[in-house]
Amino acid sequence: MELSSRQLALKERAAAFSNGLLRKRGAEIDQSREYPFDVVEALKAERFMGMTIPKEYGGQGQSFLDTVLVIEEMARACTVSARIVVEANMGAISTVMAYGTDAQRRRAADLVLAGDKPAICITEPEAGSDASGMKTRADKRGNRYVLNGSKHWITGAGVSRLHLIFARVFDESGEELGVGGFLAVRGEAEGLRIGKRETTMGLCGMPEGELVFEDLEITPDMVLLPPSGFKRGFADLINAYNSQRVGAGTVAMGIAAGALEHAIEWVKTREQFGRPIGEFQGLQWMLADMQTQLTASRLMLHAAAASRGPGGSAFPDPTLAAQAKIFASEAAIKIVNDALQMFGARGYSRDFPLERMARDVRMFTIGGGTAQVLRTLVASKVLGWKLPQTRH
Ligand SMILES: CC(C)(COP(=O)(O)OP(=O)(O)OC[C@H]1O[C@@H](n2cnc3c(N)ncnc32)[C@H](O)[C@@H]1OP(=O)(O)O)[C@@H](O)C(=O)NCCC(=O)NCCSC(=O)CCS(=O)O
Ligand SMILES: Cc1cc2nc3c(=O)[nH]c(=O)nc-3n(C[C@H](O)[C@H](O)[C@H](O)COP(=O)(O)OP(=O)(O)OC[C@H]3O[C@@H](n4cnc5c(N)ncnc54)[C@H](O)[C@@H]3O)c2cc1C
Repeated sequence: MELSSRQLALKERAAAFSNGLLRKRGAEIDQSREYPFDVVEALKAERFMGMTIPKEYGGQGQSFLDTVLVIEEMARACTVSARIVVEANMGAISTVMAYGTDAQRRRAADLVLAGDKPAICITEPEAGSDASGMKTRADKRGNRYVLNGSKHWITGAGVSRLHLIFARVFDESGEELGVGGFLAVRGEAEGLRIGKRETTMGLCGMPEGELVFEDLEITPDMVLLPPSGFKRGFADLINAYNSQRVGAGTVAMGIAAGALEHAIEWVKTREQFGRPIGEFQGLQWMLADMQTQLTASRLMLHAAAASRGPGGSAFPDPTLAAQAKIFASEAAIKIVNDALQMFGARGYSRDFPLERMARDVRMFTIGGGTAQVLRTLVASKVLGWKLPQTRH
């Protein structure tokens, strides 16, 4: 896909940001396991937070493809920063911009433009891949909803302010109405408790944690009503989530691009048997495969980012998003692993970036819909069949 001169300039600006601040901060953030508020300030100053927010709410009205160009550059050097850019432009914020009221959009835009990375709260201990089996409930009481339940593995738990919470909705008689989105701002919402933080293998500066809802009261202005109503609310909300699937796939692809760059530089300088190791065909063919997989991943992600789902959806096509995420996440794991191999023992050392990249990249066939579950979505489209995964 050919990029415009504006897009090329955007990519170049993101690359300069990444080569400057992030080259140094990537390893530091990994070691400290602290959320990088300093990087957020810099992202804000460069206007990479809230790029997709429409201009009338203070954003730039940029596209998901524009965001993808920025995410790749960030991920080459610092995965946590790239994930901040994903969530400050896709996922929850894009859902509010598409489905929210004017007041909700304004509120969410103000938070993100001030530096917040919103949290999207879907997964529960008993409802991971089977997200529609969620148990968190929102009970109508007068004109309010009262939320009870819990979520886990929520990216940004304890640092995000805006939360988009998926919950099963019940009316006052106890009848189930479907699934809705509920907005809560940490610090303002009584009944929103941050639970245990996970000790993760990678992406260490980004907290992943538990959220507990204890009679969390949601006022009518914070109910995000899906366009088809609660009955088909889950489908509408997960449709909006396709943007973040493309974002997550791009983080994986960006890590792979960074790892390949390191590998290319290394094989030209490291000598064995009196020659640069890049002169050995065994490594040349590995490099060729790595570049081929990277190029294919990038093309698929760009096509998915620029696509629109059925019915004039504001979000990427579900099948293209799934295919791109499956391919890019699996290819990235292999590319990073092969790059690490080219560094020999040094690849295994904390003094070099490859081991961090290998830990970070592993997440992307899991979070955002596992590679297996996304294959079922693609197979369903290929066959033209519904493929319910429950026994009955
Ligand atoms: C969708 C699933 C939870 C499977 O659930 P079900 O089998 O119960 O439901 P389906 O019949 O497949 O779907 C219900 C309804 O929704 C429509 N749908 C499903 N997926 C999409 C989609 N991607 N885009 C648009 N519409 C979609 C589907 O067509 C049905 O509509 P109709 O009733 O036919 O009209 C499961 O497949 C799934 O997606 N599980 C993964 C859950 C997930 O992705 N969680 C992510 C949590 S957030 C996160 O991990 C952040 C990480 S990050 O990188 O930042
Ligand atoms: C770093 C990270 C960040 C995350 N951030 C968020 C977040 O911000 N918000 C959020 O809501 N969630 C988040 N998640 C959770 C993520 O979405 C879930 O981990 C994911 O959906 C899988 O759920 P699970 O972990 O419960 O695995 P399970 O669903 O228990 O799956 C276990 C295994 O079984 C396989 N499996 C399950 N069902 C099927 C099937 N029908 N067919 C074939 N295979 C199947 C899976 O592919 C997997 O290999 C995050 C996860 C990670 C790792």
